[in-house]
Amino acid sequence: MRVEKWRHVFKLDPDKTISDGALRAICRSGTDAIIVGGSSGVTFANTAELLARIRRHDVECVLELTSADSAVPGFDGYFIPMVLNAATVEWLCGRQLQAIRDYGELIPWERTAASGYIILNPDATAAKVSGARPLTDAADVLACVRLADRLMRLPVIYLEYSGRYGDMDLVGKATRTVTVSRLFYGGGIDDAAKAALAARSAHTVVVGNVIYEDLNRALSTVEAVRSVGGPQRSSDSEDLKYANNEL
Ligand SMILES: CC(C)=CCC/C(C)=C/CC/C(C)=C/CC/C(C)=C/CC/C(C)=C/CC/C(C)=C/CC/C(C)=C/COP(=O)(O)OP(=O)(O)O
Ligand SMILES: O=P(O)(O)OC[C@@H](O)CO
Ligand SMILES: [Mg+2]
Repeated sequence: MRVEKWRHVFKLDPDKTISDGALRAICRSGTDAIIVGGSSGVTFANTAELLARIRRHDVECVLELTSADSAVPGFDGYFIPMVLNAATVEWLCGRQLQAIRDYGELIPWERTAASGYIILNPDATAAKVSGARPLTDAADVLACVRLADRLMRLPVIYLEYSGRYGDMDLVGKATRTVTVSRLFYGGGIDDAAKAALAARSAHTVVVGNVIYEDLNRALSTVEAVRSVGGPQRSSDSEDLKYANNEL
């Protein structure tokens, strides 16, 4: 997995239908990678079928696991989500622990990474499933980001607004806060302008639902992300403002 190089990623849902033509266009769009995952209706069978179809094209492909039952071998990498603002330990590490016990030796650790989810849209399926605690102010979110980056040193922190376009000011602050983690943003990107703005705020931009709603607009997000430089770098002043409780 070369997540440190990813700027644009498409997320494909095994529980949704996509034609061969649309899949080809997505895979050959110039995106950096495909993440396969969804929060409901994901099975071993529909995941394996989607992987086989994606493998007709030359694109990096990673599985985001939401249950051990759909752990299909053959992906380039695996993400194990941990919901940092989950209501209970079950979705932070409980289910993952059980799966690690069950899978033991089978897990290809060199290709497996934790992604620390911070779920910020209470209406998203993932928020409902994990009972995500609402984080209403920026200081709360940034504290969560610091925990994941400085203490847990997670490779990926995922600000998840699935289904809704998020607060780019907050996403930018989160990105400038991290020191070791890569900051992923996903949610509500359905045109080039939103994609470009998100790419200015986050290291990696994830585009999902619009693939199934308007393929051309989905494809337009690739070039939009390419056309903007990376997000602003870390600044001491951001840390100082945080320390002074001004964010
Ligand atoms: C060789 C071989 C078998 C390889 C695989 C081995 C392997 C890597 C095994 C791993 C086993 C393991 C440790 C599994 C753990 C799986 C697990 C239980 C993870 C917990 C997942 C979790 C915390 C889920 C909570 C919800 C969540 C954060 C989901 C993330 C995905 C998401 C938000 C998708 C978007 O869904 P969508 O359907 O688009 O949502 P909307 O309806 O809002 O659009
Ligand atoms: O489906 P959308 O709203 O684009 O969100 C993408 C991704 O963050 C979902 O997990
Ligand atoms: Mg979705």
